[in-house]
Order: sequence, then C-alpha cells, then structure tokens
Amino acid sequence: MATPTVVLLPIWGAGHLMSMLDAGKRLLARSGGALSLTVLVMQPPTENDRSEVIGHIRREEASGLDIRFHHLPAVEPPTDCVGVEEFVSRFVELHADHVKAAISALTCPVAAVVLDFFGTTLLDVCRELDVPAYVYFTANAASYALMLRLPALHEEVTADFEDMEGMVYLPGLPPVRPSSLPLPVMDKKNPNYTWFVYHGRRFMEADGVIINTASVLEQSVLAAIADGRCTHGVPPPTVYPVGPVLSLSMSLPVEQPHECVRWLDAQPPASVVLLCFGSAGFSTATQAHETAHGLERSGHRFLWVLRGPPVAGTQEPSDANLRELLPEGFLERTKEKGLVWPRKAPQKEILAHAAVGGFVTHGGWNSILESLWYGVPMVPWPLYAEQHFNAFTLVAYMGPAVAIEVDRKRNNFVDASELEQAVKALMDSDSDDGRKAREKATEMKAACRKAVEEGGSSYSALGRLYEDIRKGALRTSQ
Ligand SMILES: COc1cc(-c2[o+]c3cc(O)cc([O-])c3cc2O[C@@H]2O[C@H](CO)[C@H](O)[C@H](O)[C@H]2O)cc(OC)c1O
Ligand SMILES: O=c1ccn([C@@H]2O[C@H](COP(=O)(O)OP(=O)(O)O)[C@@H](O)[C@H]2O)c(=O)[nH]1
Repeated sequence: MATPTVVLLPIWGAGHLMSMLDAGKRLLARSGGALSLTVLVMQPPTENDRSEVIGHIRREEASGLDIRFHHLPAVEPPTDCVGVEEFVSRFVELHADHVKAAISALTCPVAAVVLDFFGTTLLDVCRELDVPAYVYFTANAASYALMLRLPALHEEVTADFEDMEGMVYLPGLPPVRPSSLPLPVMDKKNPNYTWFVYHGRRFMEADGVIINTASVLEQSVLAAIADGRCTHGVPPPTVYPVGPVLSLSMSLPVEQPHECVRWLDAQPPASVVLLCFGSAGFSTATQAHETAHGLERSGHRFLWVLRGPPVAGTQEPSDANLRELLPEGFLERTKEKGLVWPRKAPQKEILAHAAVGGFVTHGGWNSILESLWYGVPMVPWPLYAEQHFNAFTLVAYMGPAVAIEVDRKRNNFVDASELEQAVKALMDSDSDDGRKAREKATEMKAACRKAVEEGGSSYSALGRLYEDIRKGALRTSQ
C-alpha cells in the first residue's frame, strides 16, 4: 500500500506557511517513513506573497524529503472585505471545491488534513470526505483559549469590549484589561470579529488542535482548555503543544555573515538592544523621531530595524529612507553605539548573537518564541493582530519581559521618554525589572530546548499526535 499522507493546508504568510511546514516535517521525521506530506498551496493574493511562497517551496523541494506540493487553481480574491481576518477566511473558503477535488484525486490514503486556523470553513470538506481534520494554531495557547471562549463571551458581554467596564476573565490567565484584547475583538460590529467568533466555535469540530507552544510556557492556560473551562465544560478537541516550532533551517550559517551580524561581532556581550517589528511593522517619521531620541537618551547600544510605510497598494513595509525618517544628525551622533538597518534583517541570526541583550519587539508570536529560544528578554511594543494580547501574556503571565506604555488610541504611539525608560529597565545591569525578565528568559530558553528534545513535553505531544493520526487513518481505511 502507498504511504499514507498528511495533507497540509497552510495560508501564505511566512509565519503560517513555514511554521506549519516545519511542524509537518517534525511529524514526518517522527513517523519514521510511515507518513508522507502533501502540501496544498493556495495561490497567494499578492505578487509579493506569491514570490515569497515560490521561494520557500523551491527550497523545500530541494531538501529531498517526502513532501509533495500541489498547487491549487487560483481563485478571484474577495474585494469587499474590511480587514485581514475576513479577507483570509473568505479567501480560504473560496478554495473549498479545489481542496475537495485535490484530496479526492490523491492516489495514496489520506491519514489526516491539517488546516490553518483561518481555514475552519474547510472542516466541511474534511467531513464530506470522511478524513480526520486537525487545526494548526500558529499563535499561542492564550489566544487559542480566548478564541474558544469568545462565542460564550460574546453573549455574556453585551457592550463592545472596548467600552466594557472591568476586566475580562479568561480561565488560566490573570484578569485581562479590555484594551489588551486582540484587534479583531475590539469591534463587535466588524466582520473580522464575526469571523473570530466563527473560528472559535468551529475549532470544537476538529479532531485535534496543534499549537506552536510548549506546555511549560503556558501551563495553566493549557490546563484550563483541557478541563473544558473555556468551553462551559464541553470537552474541546485534544491540544498538541508541539513547539517551539522555529524555521531555524533558514538561518543556517552562510559564507559571508550579514552586515548586521558583522556589526554585532564588534559589540560587547549582551550590550545591544534589538528593535524589530515583524513582517508588517513600520514607522512614520514622527514615531521614528521619538524612537531615535528615546534610544539616544537611554545610552544603550542598539540595532534598529527601521522600515518605512508600505508602498501604495501593498502591505509590505518599504525600505526606510533614513535621511527622511530620522532626526538630523542622529546617525552621526550615534555611529559608535548604534546601527539602523533599513531593510528586512535576519532576526533569528541576530537574536542568536551573544552581543544582543534585549529585544524591543512588535510581539508576533514567532518573534516571541525566537527570543525565548535564545534567552533574550523583551519589551513588547504591539502594533496589530493579536499582539496587544501577546504583550499582556508576556508581561503579566509569562514574565520574560518589561512593560512599555503604548498608546493604542494613537496608532500605538510610544514617546521618547517612555522608550528611554523601558530600554533602561530592560538593559541596565542594576534594574530589578530587567534582572527578573533576564532570569525568566534564561529559564524559558532552557525549558524550550528541553521541551523539543527526546522525552520532552513537545516531543511527547508530537508522538501522541502521530499515534492519533495513525489510529484515525486505520479507522478511515476500514
Ligand atoms: C492571530 O490573530 C491574527 C492574525 C493575523 C495575521 O494575519 C495574516 C494574514 C496573512 O495574509 C498573512 C499572515 O502572515 C498573517 C499573519 C497574521 O498574524 C500573525 O500570525 C503569526 C503566526 O503566524 C503570529 O501569531 C503573529 O503574532 C501574528 O501577528 C491578523 C490579525 O488581525 C489583523 C489577527 O487578529
Ligand atoms: O526584519 C525582519 C522581520 C521579521 N522577520 C521574521 O519574520 C517573522 C515574523 O513573525 P511574527 O509571528 O513575529 O510576526 P508577523 O510578521 O506575523 O506579524 C519572524 O520569524 C521573524 O524572525 C525577520 O526575519 N526579519
């Protein structure tokens, strides 16, 4: 009999596609050749995303692993969406017939389908084909718990969360200020919110949910989910915390080190604060001026990845024009202490460098996991998506971070003195907050590495996932 295959259906963003693919590769390795991978590739909606995805696929195809990429026919992207969650969810839904045809045409048995968490509409296709369906959740368990809880919370909180009095209570977490909730949860009338509630409800129909976290990072949240405390006592699908899943293969040593790395080579250990804001973060000139003054006044060394506003019609930040964005004379005054990098930077390589002692991050979940993997304490400066909620979990729950005041009502503005204080708190050797964050980050580094080693919690969760997929495959083949 042909090797049973696990069908992956990722969305295109690197944090989604590469994360799911890396988790899939771990499953493949764990199966010892008993499974293969089939990746159904949706043609991404923008040219930029298309070329990024093609680049990833070429690299993977060259790896020689048992992974087949099947390109789905292109669909016409919806044009009347108000935001990302609605767009991505509807775009994925439009692929239902193509996904059904592609899975039906496979000549090998299908052991399971793994859907991105924006793709729960396709659970119907899996049911129709009678194949086990798993969801891959690229964000953290706290965000998953919130989404599971959201359908009930929607009924309980009659006001908009933004206007509600008091705190939001989520099992397993400290009380949450409504202003720390993810962007799509802020406006109940927005279709993005409706899609979040929809996915939260539909997660319950999955055969299992794979989360890119480690149990030690979010112990009480994972316990609350498993006990049904987020779902009114109804047992939710089994959760498999298999992380940190990090695409470290993309950051293997190269012949010629990157300019940022060469600059770091000349800096003392743990002396540099990195500032980097994910795939979509950028600064206006007003914000860049505040950031520059804050960094200069902090007195600390810095590596600042500064991107400019996206070119019209795209979502990709532009390469920064430093003379336009920065205060006059800033680069000259700080040339002994700082590097401003105007393009995408090799974040993982930078975090791995011994000279980096702290990270001001937009708080995307992949960036947080990368920082923990290298034991770097953080200051979360959230910008979009679920990052305000990540910032809350990082500071109030997990602990390897120092807080900063971000004005969410002013486009997440941070003024110079606030940044100066936060950088000092993170980097000063005599700062109590910094010491605590550093200790926690060091502890979590060890815990993350242990989790994925043989016998660790994530290694075992992957083993359970493999066993459950194998059993499900046997059931459907009978
Ligand atoms: C989790 O809640 C939200 C996620 C997103 C979101 O949307 C998105 C759409 C794309 O077309 C490509 C993407 O790469 C992408 C990424 C994304 O969120 C990020 O996902 C990461 C995991 O892969 C990680 O969790 C980061 O923290 C996220 O920022 C958007 C959104 O609202 C705008 C969400 O509420
Ligand atoms: O200049 C940059 C900005 C981002 N990244 C990488 O892009 C990913 C960002 O994912 P995350 O979930 O943190 O945030 P998102 O971009 O999805 O908001 C991480 O792997 C980062 O290492 C990078 O390598 N260089």
